[in-house]
Amino acid sequence: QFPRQCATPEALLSGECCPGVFPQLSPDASDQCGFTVGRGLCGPISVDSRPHGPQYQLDGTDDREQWPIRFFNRTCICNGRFYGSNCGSCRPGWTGDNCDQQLVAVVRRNILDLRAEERRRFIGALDLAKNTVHPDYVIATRHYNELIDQERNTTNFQNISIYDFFVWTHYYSVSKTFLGPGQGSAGGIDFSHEGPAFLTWHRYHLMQLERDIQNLLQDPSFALPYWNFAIGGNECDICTDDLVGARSNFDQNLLSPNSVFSRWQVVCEFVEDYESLGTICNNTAGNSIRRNPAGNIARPMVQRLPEPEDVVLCLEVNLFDTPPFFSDSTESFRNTIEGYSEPSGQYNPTVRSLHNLAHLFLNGTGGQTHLSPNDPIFVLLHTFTDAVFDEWLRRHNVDINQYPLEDAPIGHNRQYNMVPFWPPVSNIEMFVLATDNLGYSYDVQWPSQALSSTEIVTIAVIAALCLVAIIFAGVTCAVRRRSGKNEVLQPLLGESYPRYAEDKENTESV
Ligand SMILES: O=C1C=c2cc(C(=O)O)[nH]c2=CC1=O
Repeated sequence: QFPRQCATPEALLSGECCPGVFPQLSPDASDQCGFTVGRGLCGPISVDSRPHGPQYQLDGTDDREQWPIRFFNRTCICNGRFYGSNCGSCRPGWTGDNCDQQLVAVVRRNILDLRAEERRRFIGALDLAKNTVHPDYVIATRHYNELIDQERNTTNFQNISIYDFFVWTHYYSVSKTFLGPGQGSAGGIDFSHEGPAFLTWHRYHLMQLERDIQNLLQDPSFALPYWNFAIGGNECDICTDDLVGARSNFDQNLLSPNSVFSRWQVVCEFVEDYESLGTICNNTAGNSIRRNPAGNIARPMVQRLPEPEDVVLCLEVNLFDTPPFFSDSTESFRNTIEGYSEPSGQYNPTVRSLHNLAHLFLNGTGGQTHLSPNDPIFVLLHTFTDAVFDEWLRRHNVDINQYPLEDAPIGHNRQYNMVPFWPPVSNIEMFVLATDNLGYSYDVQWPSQALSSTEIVTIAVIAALCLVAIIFAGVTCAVRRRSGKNEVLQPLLGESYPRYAEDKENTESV
C-alpha cells in the first residue's frame, strides 16, 4: 500500500507522498523524489474518470474509487527509467546508477524442472519473505475516515511481513464496500477479478512479490517459478514436501508437518468481522493453511484439474475482452483464462475452468478469494496464468486498443490505477509483452495447437481437391494408356493395311 514515510498524519493531511532518496542517493534530506540528482519530481496524480460499468453504483462511498486520491493526490513522477515510490530504483529490467544498463530478463520456469537445490532455495525464499517485515511498505487497518487518530496524532497503519503484504494486497482489492457503522458492507466491487484487470492486476501483484524477494535476497536473478495446472486428473503434482507441501497424514485438510508451510499462519481470515465492524484486515496471524486437493465432494466438477487442451483452446480466443467486460462476457480471452467460460470462449454460467478451476480444486485456503494468496501455491498458479496471458499477447500481436477504455467494472478501465498499488500504476502499463518490457520471461512448452474449425474445413477442402486431382490424374492416365495402346496398334494397322491392300492387290492381280 503506502511507503512507511507517508504513513503520518502530516503526509495524509497534505495529500502528498513524495519521499526522498536520502541518504543513499542524495545528501539532502529534503530532496523529494531525488529531484536534485535528476531522478524525478513531486507532481499531481492523474486518475481515470471515464465511466465504469453498472456493477458498482455507490460512487462516492468507497476509499478505493479513483485510486489513490482519497489518500494522496501527489506522488513522485520519475524521469526516464528511474522508478519506485521515491524514484530511487530502476524500471523492471534495468539496473545501474543511471538505470541505463539492461538486465537479461529473469526466466520463470516450471517448478517441476527445478533441481533439488533450486527447490530448496525457492521454498526458503518464500519462508524468509513470510518472516521478514516489509522494509518499505505499511498497510492501513482502518478506512480513510478512521485512519488518523487525532487525539494521539498517530495513524492506523501497521507493519506486515513481505509475504503477508502480498496476501493483504489481494484481500484489500477484493473486499466489499463498507457502508458505515451498523450498515454493513456491499458487494458489486472487485478491483482484481471479473474484469479485464484480472490479468494486468495479478501480473503486477506477482512482479511486486518477485522484486521484493530479489531485494530481500539481494539477488536480481531470482525468478518466481510456475505450476502448469493444466494437467487434468485429480492429483496435485506439486503438493509434495519439497515443493508446496504434501497432505498431512493426520488431517486430510492440512499440510504435512514435514513442509515448512504447515507452520505458516494465514492473515485476513475474519472477513465477516472486518465487514461488520468496518475494520480492515491487519497483520494478526490466524489458523494454518487448509488444502484438500480434489476433495470437494459436494462439487464433482471441481475435483479435476483443467486439461492441456483447455489452454490450447483459450489461446485461440481472438478478443481480449468483450462487453460487458465482466464475468458473463462471452468469446473473451480474459473471461476464459479467468475461468468463467468454456475453454473455447463460450460463456457458460455453470462452468468453472482454467484459473478458477485450479483455485477451486485446491478446496481450502487457496479456493477463497479473500484468503487465497495465504497458500503459496497461489503464486505458482498465477505465474502460469500470467504465462498464458503473455503467450496470448504474443500470438495476437498486442495492441493497446484491445483493452477497454471505459465501461469496464470499477477499477478495470484501461487507464485506472490498480488498487492498492503504490506508486500508482495503471492497467495498460501491464498490457505489454513481459520479455521486452517487464524484465521477465517464461520457459514453457505449450501443448501443440489444436486445429480450429476453419482450419479443419480448409484442410478437408484441400484434401478433397487433392483426391479429385489424383482421381482425375488416374483416370487421364488410364485413358491415355488405353488410347496409347491404340496409338501403338495404329502403326501396326497402318503397316498391315497396305500389306492388306498389297495382299488385296496381289489377290486381285491373281
Ligand atoms: O482465490 C480465488 C478463489 C476463487 C474461487 C473462484 C470461483 O470461481 O468460485 N474464483 C476464484 C478466484 C480467486 O482468485
